[in-house]
Amino acid sequence: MSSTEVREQKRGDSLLKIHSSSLFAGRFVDERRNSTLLLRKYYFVQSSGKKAKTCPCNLNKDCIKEDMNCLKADAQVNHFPDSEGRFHSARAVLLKYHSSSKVKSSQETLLKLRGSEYVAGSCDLDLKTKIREQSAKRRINRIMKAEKEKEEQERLAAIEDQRKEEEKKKVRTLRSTTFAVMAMNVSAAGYNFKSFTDKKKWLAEKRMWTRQIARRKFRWSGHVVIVLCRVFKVLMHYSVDLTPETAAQRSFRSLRDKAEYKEILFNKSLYQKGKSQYAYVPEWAKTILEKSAMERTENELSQLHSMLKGLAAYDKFTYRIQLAMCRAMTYMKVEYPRVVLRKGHRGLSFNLIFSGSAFLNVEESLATTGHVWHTAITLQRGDGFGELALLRNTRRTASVVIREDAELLVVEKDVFSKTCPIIFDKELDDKIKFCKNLTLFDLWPDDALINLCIEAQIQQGKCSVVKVLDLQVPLKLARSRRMTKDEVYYPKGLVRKKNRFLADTSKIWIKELHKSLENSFSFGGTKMVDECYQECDNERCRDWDSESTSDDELLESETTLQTSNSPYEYQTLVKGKYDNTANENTNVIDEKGIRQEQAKMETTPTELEKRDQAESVDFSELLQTDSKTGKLNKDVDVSQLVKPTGRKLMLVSKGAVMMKIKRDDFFRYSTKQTLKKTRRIVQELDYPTEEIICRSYNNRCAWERFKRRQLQSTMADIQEKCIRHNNDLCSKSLIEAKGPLTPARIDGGPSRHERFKEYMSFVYDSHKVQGS
Ligand SMILES: Nc1ncnc2c1ncn2[C@@H]1O[C@@H]2COP(=O)(O)O[C@H]2[C@H]1O
Repeated sequence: MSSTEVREQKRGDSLLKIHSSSLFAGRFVDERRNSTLLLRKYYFVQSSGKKAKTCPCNLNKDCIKEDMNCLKADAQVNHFPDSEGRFHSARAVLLKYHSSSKVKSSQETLLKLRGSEYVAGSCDLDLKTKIREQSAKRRINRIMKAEKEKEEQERLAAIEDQRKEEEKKKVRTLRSTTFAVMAMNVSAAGYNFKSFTDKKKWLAEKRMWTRQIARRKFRWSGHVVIVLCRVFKVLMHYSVDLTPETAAQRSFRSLRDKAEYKEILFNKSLYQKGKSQYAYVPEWAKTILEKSAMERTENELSQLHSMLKGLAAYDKFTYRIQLAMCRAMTYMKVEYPRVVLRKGHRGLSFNLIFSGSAFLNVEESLATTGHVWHTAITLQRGDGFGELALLRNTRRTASVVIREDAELLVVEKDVFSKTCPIIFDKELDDKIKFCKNLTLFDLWPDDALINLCIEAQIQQGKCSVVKVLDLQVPLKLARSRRMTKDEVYYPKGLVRKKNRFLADTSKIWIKELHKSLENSFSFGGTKMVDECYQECDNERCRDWDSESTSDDELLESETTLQTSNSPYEYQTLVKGKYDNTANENTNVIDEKGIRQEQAKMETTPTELEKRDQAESVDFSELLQTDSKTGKLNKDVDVSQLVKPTGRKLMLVSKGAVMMKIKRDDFFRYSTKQTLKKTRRIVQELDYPTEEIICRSYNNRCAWERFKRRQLQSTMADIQEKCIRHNNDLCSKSLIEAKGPLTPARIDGGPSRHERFKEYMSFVYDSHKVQGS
């Protein structure tokens, strides 16, 4: 030890001596306990104390002992088992403290110093070592902890593996047990696996049995399918046989083998601009329609919706209902001549025709012939049917037979009755509202009126295209339509120019009519469609052909024939089209005298059709028009209710929405009072007689013919003059062309040649302007 060190040590000892008495260890301990700040110092003191034991520096043992005694006197000293060491370390601190200029005698400052002064000096090195040791320990601890965790994980994994292994073992045992049981059974059944080959053989045999069983099952199911198909076929034929065939169906069947068939079925509306782009249900739609309702996505629903838009029966629903229908509807393809619905069956679904067509056959009870089936309308693409039974919860009211292979979209009863009644309720409300405006229904109680309106059908005649009873009529007078005797019509929208409809009932009548008209107007034979009158027509054709007078008339007759024979496109209705081949009994339906209308028959059917398309309105709109104009809401042919007159002529407007009420229904729901009133109304009715109708029709036709002839003869002169004039002009221009050039025209108006052309077109096309 160097002399300076010895000196230092001595000085330290003396300082210890001085201050040891002032180290009130008890108080120090208390403060240490109370203050967390001093905790670090406590550890320091403890560790340095320990270190001090190994410290080579020797303290004065007497002094230390003295200190120790002092401390021991204090009861708290027991808290410091290592207090001796603590005092050892204090020496260095005291030395530092006294060497500094600051003189702080308080115990607190001293302790602070003890904490902070171990930065340098020999004891600092100890501390660093200590800290290093500590961090090493911590590192070791951490490593040990991680190892422990790893061990734990490994242990858990081992346990898991063991569990799995046990489970596998169990399964293996189970399998082997099963196999053992099977083997036992096999041996019990007389088999004995003496060797492995035996077992293999047995297994092969077993496989063969299984294959045979599968084959037998397959054959059996095929057989069942074939039998079912046959049963369905028989059922189909049975149902077709049970459903009475109407005249329309018969005539259609006879046409099927002929060349006209394709022409009849050609639906030009499919190719019209603005119509749905799909003539048939596309494959993607079929895929969607095969899915269950909940599997269809929003996107798919909107795809279906855009495909169905434009179909009349679909368009009348609100968007929300349309989407509900898209979600629920299914696809069904039905072939000719299947019966889709039969009258009297329970209603299970509502159907919408996407492609193809169907006959709607209704049963009529006529006074003369009893129960007769006739085709009321031909349902076409866009028509819906089968709603009545669902809405009223009754049996089917009509039969629907497929006319040409059709694609139907079927909405089940549940969905339909949940979503759609609102629309039909609205229609019913409209009907009731309309009826209440008529004097005929003034006395009708509400419930009877509701029942009557439920039965009544709304039909829309968009254009009065009529095939007139083989009359040789001017083209503009159009074609005829037939209606059944027992129906009463209430036109709701006699809005446009009226036309007359002549329809036939009996041969006698035809002759009468012929007689009454022949004086002033000649008849030409036209082709009859209804086979019931085929014979009669042939006779008439022979007669009338001989009576045809001029080439003009023949030409006209041909034109009429072309028009009147254009297949099945006479009437566009709210639902379907009138089938003009079906009904045998026809009536006169009239709104007012024909005189008014005679002046208004100028427009050609084509123009009318165009106008109809442009002006077509729906039922509620018409009702509004009705109340404003007062032109509508006329009872038509009410006289047929009380006493069927069997009228043969009818007058129907160029466009009308009509409510068709069956005579039977009218009587079923009417009371004594209402019947009395109906009779009174009928007596007061000023309905033109058939004679008047025929005569005015006759006059009208004669007038038309006269006008046309007059016009033609006048125009023939003018035409001649014009041609001569034109020839002159041509020869002149030739001369001029040879002569000197004339200056160009400066007025900019039409040239002479243009004017001439214009004039000629006026002359030649003048026949298009009627009544001029
Ligand atoms: N006179 C008719 N005019 C138009 N459609 C009819 C007529 N009679 C019945 N229908 C329809 O044919 C369907 C037959 O079954 P529903 O009675 O369920 O519903 C019927 C109507 O949709």
